[in-house]
Amino acid sequence: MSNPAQTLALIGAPTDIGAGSRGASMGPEALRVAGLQAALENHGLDVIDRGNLHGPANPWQPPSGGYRHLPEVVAWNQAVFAAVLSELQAGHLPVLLGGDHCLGLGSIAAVARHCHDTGKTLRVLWLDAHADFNTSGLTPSGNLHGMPVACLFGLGPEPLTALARLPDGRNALTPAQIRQIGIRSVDAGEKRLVREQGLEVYDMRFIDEVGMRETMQRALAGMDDATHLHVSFDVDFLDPELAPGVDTTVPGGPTYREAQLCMEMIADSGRLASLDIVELNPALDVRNKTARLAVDLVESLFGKSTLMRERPGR
Ligand SMILES: NC(=[NH2+])NCCC[C@H](N)C(=O)O
Ligand SMILES: [Mn+2]
Ligand SMILES: [Mn+2]
Repeated sequence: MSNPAQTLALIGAPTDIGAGSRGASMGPEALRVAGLQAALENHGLDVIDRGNLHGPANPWQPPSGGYRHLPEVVAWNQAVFAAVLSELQAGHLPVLLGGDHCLGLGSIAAVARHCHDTGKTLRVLWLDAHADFNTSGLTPSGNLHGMPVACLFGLGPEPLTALARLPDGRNALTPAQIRQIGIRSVDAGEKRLVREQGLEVYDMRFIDEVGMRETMQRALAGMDDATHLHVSFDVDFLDPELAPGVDTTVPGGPTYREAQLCMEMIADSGRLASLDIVELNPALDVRNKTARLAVDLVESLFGKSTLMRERPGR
């Protein structure tokens, strides 16, 4: 088992403030209804459910100044930042239950701050159909769930980049610290920025060619005892045939087996130390099946396997 003595803290962030359709605000409850806590406890993990954070309602306004709902996105991310940081400081493994992916900013900013304070090296795996690397000048929608990675690199509106700035003035993340996996929808301007910044992207073409096993070996390479591994799991990473309950579906995602292997290899690394589960939208789901699949995959992420296995490197 990876992390045998680990206590997980579930943090609900019931908002769809950065998304292009309403409903991700119901994500935390759908994950609870799908049995997330009990499933993890079955693997011998201690799980505390902290309940839900509070933040502004969704005013459902068009973008202004290039961003939709910027003040509300800032408020939600501040709440996420504080909650995630306090769990890390208590020695817990925070699991953010989104909510849309704009919250990845506050969550990863908190993780980066904690790594800075404790001398850890941060590695982020961004499991997503999208790069979420837009800026106000590039975004086709103004939706801030398409921008958190750019904000973590210091490219974005000041109140969000400020949240992601470390005490020493550096940005929360540099391109060398993140690996994006499952990518298959990147906007035209966003593509240029991904290239310019040298992001390490394992897109679906790459996964088709080398397979999920080799992809994950590369994405997880170079970690050591000092590595804090954060996984930001956008549920739209999965093929929409399996996981229809998301706002921005893109066909051609990982199959069930590929997704399982991805999660199992992360578990085998033994380095997972924080997690986001985001973009689940129960209003678009079918009988909560996407939530149940997410729970199933998260179990694998925390070490569920069919048989007792030798863990490589353990
Ligand atoms: N976290 C997500 N689901 N992001 C989808 C982003 C879609 C599109 N690239 C946009 O910026 O509007
Ligand atoms: Mn996405
Ligand atoms: Mn995303």
